[in-house]
Amino acid sequence: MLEVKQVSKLYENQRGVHGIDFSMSRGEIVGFLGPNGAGKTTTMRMITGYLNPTHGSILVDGLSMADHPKKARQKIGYLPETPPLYPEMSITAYLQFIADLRGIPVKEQKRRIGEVIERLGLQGRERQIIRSLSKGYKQRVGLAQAILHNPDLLILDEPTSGLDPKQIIEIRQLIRELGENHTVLLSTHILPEINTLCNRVLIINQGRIVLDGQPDQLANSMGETFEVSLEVKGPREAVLSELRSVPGVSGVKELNPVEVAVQAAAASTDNEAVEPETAAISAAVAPDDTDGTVKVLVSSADREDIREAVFYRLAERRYPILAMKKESLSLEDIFLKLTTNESLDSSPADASDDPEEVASNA
Ligand SMILES: Nc1ncnc2c1ncn2[C@@H]1O[C@H](COP(=O)(O)OP(=O)(O)OP(=O)(O)O)[C@@H](O)[C@H]1O
Repeated sequence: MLEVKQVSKLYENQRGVHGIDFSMSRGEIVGFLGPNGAGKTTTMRMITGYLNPTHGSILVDGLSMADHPKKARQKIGYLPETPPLYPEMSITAYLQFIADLRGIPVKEQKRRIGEVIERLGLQGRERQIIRSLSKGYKQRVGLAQAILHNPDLLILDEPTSGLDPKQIIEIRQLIRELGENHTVLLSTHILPEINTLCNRVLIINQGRIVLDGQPDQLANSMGETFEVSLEVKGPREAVLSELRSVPGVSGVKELNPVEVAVQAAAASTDNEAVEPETAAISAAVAPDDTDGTVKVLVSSADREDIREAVFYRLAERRYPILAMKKESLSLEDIFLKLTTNESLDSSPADASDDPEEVASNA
């Protein structure tokens, strides 16, 4: 559906993006993640034909954006960071205007506008002036203009930015529904959004793609240790000592109540477990004076799956395991790991004065 081939954009200040290379298949919902100034908007503007690459090529459903910009753009719906709305127009008048710009045949316009109004939950507000809409509803109108010409590919630049929690949930649900019939590339700063919406994530840092994969597989490939949290019934010192002597265990760390709460919160948000690969553990334990249980984090530096060895050892000593959970890197961990070691540019450019910028994409 989309091929981005070795695309670079160099602004006069030498910033921009360098050698971006990825493709997207029909039906994928891909999250595009990166710190401020990493190059998300620049990449999206090139894909949508608003900005010409300095090098490289972009193909939309096999059509070159450079050679067939009009046809290629017909296949794309774009929701920029700030939706391109006319505040004095009513929703219907605005969508009518967009339909004319996009060349939707007049006899189809009414039906198509009716469809997107229903799809985006805008019924009953057709005549409302856009200025008077809440931010969430303005975003719905922005999405409506993006899908009006029934494009195959949707490019959404921070679609939930600035919305309140209820609006965020609503817009995410709409994106999920749109993802059933469209290929979607969406940029976001909100990491849980990737877990809830996307089947693939691209991370960009300093103008380069530094990671491309499925969210739940990333932790497997990037974890440096294999970790298991445990709740064990038994005398604290004896339990700790047994765990430390299990082959492959490189660490045993007692978890204090705060750490236990943090682990529980993390577990309730996203992660699936990390598949083990090797053995060396570090473990941590937390004493529990009240009920005779110990909570610990046991780790293997070689990434060996030590769960069976731990289970049999504690069973042999008759210390019951009340809970055992394989811990994995969260997307937050991975993101920070990939993006915080280098100096980040947090100064996005001022108003664009780029000579290659395409004036209108209507
Ligand atoms: N028109 C421009 N002229 C000069 N430099 C620019 C221009 N637009 C962007 N840049 C620079 O290119 C780099 C990438 O910017 P871009 O806006 O694409 O990042 P981003 O990932 O979308 O950031 P944010 O998350 O803050 O929106 C930054 O260093 C930015 O300062």
